This record gives sequence, C-alpha cells and structure tokens, in this order.
Amino acid sequence: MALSKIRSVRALTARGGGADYHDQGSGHWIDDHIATPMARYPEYRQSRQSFGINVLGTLIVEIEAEDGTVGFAVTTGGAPAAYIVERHLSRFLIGRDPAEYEKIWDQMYFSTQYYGRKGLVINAISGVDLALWDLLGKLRGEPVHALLGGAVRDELQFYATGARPDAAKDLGFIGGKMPLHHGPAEGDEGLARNLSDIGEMRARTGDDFWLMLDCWMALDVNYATRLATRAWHDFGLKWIEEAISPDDYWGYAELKRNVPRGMLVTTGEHEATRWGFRMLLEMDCCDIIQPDVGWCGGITELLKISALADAAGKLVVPHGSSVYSYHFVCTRHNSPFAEFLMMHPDANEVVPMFRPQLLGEPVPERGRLSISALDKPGFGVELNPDVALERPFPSQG
Ligand SMILES: C[C@H](O)[C@H](O)CC(=O)C(=O)O
Ligand SMILES: [Mg+2]
Repeated sequence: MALSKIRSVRALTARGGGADYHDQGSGHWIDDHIATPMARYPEYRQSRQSFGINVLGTLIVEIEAEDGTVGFAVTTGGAPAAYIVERHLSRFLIGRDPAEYEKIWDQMYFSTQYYGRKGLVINAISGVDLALWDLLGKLRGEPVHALLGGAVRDELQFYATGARPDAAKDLGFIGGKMPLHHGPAEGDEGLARNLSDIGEMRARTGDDFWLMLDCWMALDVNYATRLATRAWHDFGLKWIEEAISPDDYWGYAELKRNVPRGMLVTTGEHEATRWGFRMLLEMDCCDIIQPDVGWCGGITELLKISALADAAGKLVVPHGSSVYSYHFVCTRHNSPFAEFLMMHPDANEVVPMFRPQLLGEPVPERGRLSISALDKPGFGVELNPDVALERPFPSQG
C-alpha cells in the first residue's frame, strides 16, 4: 500500500546534553580528566570540552508526510549537519515514499561520497535515516522493532557506562564500564594510577560483576597491551574498549592478538558504514563491535553491519544511542545486551540518556527494560517542546 509522501524536511539544532551527550554542564563525570588523544597536550588534559568535544551540539531531523505525520530523530551534528540535511540531503526525500529507505540511503551516501564517507556527513545521513524509520513506524502504526522483524527476547539487559560501576551494580546493571583517566603522555605514573583506579573499583564492585574500561582512542598498542594484561590478571577486567585510533585497524588486530586469552577487545563507536565495519571484522580487530546508531549510518546501514558481524561470529552492542539502539538490539540474536550511558552528573542515578530532548524515553529498571515499553509507533518518543530549537538553514517546508 502506498504511504503518504514526504512533503518537508527540517533540520534543527539544540544545546545542552541530549544526543550530543558530551555537551554537559561543569562538574559532570563525563568531563573529568578523561584520557583522550588530545591528552598529549597538557593544556587539553583536564577537560574534553577544552579541545571542543561539544562544539557540534544536537541535530534534530524532522520529516513530515503529506498527511501531517512527522517522524523525527536526534543525533550529534548541530548546525554543520543541519546544513548538509537542508541543502543537500533533503532533495532525496521530498515527494518520495518513506518506505523507499534503501534507495534514499544509497542516494544520500553516494551523492556525498566525495566529501563524506565517515564522521559528520554520516551523522547527518544517520539522522535522516532514523527520522525516516520513525515516520515509517508512525504511518504504519508499528514500533520500529516490529518493522525490523520483531523482538527475539522479552526484555533487554544493560551494562552501564559511567564513573561509578559500583553504583551501577547496586542499581541492578549486569556490568559497569569506567572511563580511563590517564594517557601515555602521563608516563608510568599515569599507568600506575590507571591500574589503581581499576583495582579500587574492583574492590568496590566485588568479583562477580563485569568491569570494563573505556579508553576513548587515547592509547598506543604497547601501552594498551601493558594496561590490558595487568588489568586482566590483577582485576579481571572484562574488556578494553576503543584503546587506540579508529583508523589504526592494524593496531587493533595486534592488540587483539596481544591481550590475554579470554579478555575482550571492543571498538567501533567512531566507525561508520558496512565498509568501515568490514575492515574491523575481516582484520579481526575486536570481539564486539559497537556502532553508534546515530553515527554509523542509521538503522538501514546497521542492518548490513550487523549481518556482516553475525556471519563473522561477532557481537554487536551499539554505543549509547538510546531508543535507536533498543529497537534494534531486541531484534538480533548477536546483540545480547545493550549499553546504558549514565548521564547523571555523578553517575549514581538512572536518568534518561538523551535528557532533556526526548519525552517518553524509556530507562532500564534494575538494569532491564521490558520490550513492551517499546511498543509504540516509530521509536516511541516525542521531541520535548520545552527544549529551545533553532533552524539555521531553512530551505523549504
Ligand atoms: C566515557 C567515554 O569516554 C565516552 O564519553 C562514552 C563512550 O565512549 C561509551 O559510552 O562507550
Ligand atoms: Mg566507548
């Protein structure tokens, strides 16, 4: 049955948390001396905002059908991504049937390939793709997970990312992933402090809890190998995440060969498209891939990435992504659990991951979420009307 055609596309921006979850106020755990590739410069060590981690802000894409139904999505990208959506991508949507998401994705990707392929452009494409799936679900009166083939389990299980894995354990999560605070430029003293942080957290969580480490691209292979080996043997660290540059596929393959048998290497939140993930999979770079649904190309592309991973015997556990992850993860056998990013400034209370931008954003209770909480049309959330929005490049509609 032909669906109502697309009549307008709007790209809006918002500041203050939400999909650009690094855009938080001062004193938040997520900006507290976390190791990064920029930590080689002492002046950019204390705060990631100091080198501009939050310059983009949130992109909101709204796609309106002729019958007035509006699908929307949020991702990171702000005004630069809004320009790409309004001035470039919208031409592939206006007057089209929202069910043509394959052809629309293909046209968005190949028309931007000469300046895109990864990063900001793929964030913009992802935002459009997710808004399209939201619209499709709303027009068909079905949740996105039903459009993807339906849930393969009754509930989702979550691990939590934040500064307080011990609090995550008390809150019922299956594991806790903590940030790394010191990079190679801080030498052996920094390495000792990193190990002592992990040891202290292990003492607080006890042994019967997954403990993981997020390195946000800060390390080199040698440092990561030393850290991982000690943290595995001394503290039972379950995985080391995004240890080195996402461009260094060779380094990841080496790290995976180097870490103790049983320890997991994970990465992929800054990787994009089936071609990027094919590199990670074919070069045997990791055990779990972690595409961010708003950065990897959206649901249309994630379906392909996930099929590649499945055939390679790897798990897909999306980075963050809130509802965009939940609707996907519940439909795949090779996505057995999900990440929950703790956006409370002290990481000791559960608050919606993309707050304050979404209304109706589900959150785990005791580390779990019933699939019935996702049984609303589209992604099942609305844009919070109290959030200030701007439309920097209105082109039509
Ligand atoms: C905590 C990490 O540095 C980053 O902010 C989030 C992340 O990489 C993750 O959730 O994974
Ligand atoms: Mg990470």
